[in-house]
Amino acid sequence: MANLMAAEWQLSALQWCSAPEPAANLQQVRSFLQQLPSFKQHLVVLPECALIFGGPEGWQHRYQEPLGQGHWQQQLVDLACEFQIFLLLGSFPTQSADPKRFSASSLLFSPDGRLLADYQKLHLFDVEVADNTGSYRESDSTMAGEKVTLADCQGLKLGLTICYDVRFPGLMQQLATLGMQVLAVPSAFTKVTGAAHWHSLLRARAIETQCFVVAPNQTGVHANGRETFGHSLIIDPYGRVLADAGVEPGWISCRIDLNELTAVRQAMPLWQHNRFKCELTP
Ligand SMILES: O=C(O)CNC(=O)[C@H](CS)NC(=O)CCC(=O)C(=O)O
Repeated sequence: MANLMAAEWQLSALQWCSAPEPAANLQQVRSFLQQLPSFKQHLVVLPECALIFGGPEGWQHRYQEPLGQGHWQQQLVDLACEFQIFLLLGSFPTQSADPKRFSASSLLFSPDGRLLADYQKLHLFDVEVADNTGSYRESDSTMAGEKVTLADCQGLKLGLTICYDVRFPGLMQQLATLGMQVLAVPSAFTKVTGAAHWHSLLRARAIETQCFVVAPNQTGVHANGRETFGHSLIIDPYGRVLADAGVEPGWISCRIDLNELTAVRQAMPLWQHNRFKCELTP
């Protein structure tokens, strides 16, 4: 019975149109947190760039902080403690080895106020898109990470990825090899590429890895004119969409049972059948 209880989690994803200034976005997060159902084991995931988005060129630099230190990260620690949740800040600019570029770090905070895990975005979005931005050059401002990161969120094995990473299934296969149960894909997916690929990519990752997926996305038209797709998703390990946030600001939240992973994997043992098991790089 104790085990069964530990297998139950509440998963929530918040979605809104982030502004350039962190203070306004923090207010939004706080008001959503007040509305969420409460549950003992609750993981709340914020989108990529949740606190700082859509400012002019170079805008994120002015807010960058050392990893695990600084005013804005402390605000998230305080929220995790106040609401007694595990809180994943989709991405935040942290100092990198290159003074001209920051790392896009995904940060997991615990209800007792610790930084449990950090992950630096591996794949940078240097892509041409047929929208009003046209040319995205994330590597101008951001330094790519080097490490695959599986977080231990009080026993829940959480794969950390960010946005464009979702297009690289080799990463998810590595996370699956490490024992992933839930895949987090905090995003700022564009409206154009989202309409074409978002649901398909996320459902495929859930189906292939037989994991739950939680993917909060930005939504709407941001201060710099960039348009994001919304449709934050929670997906089960059989690929069923449990919740889709549509395009309005808001949140989705589902009670999940990690025992479902075993049932899905026993019925269809992809892991045993796979002839292409990935080798983990040290
Ligand atoms: O640069 C910033 O301000 C914040 N970062 C982002 O918005 C990132 C990089 S531009 N967005 C994506 O990765 C979108 C990926 C996507 O839309 C796709 O894969 O189709």
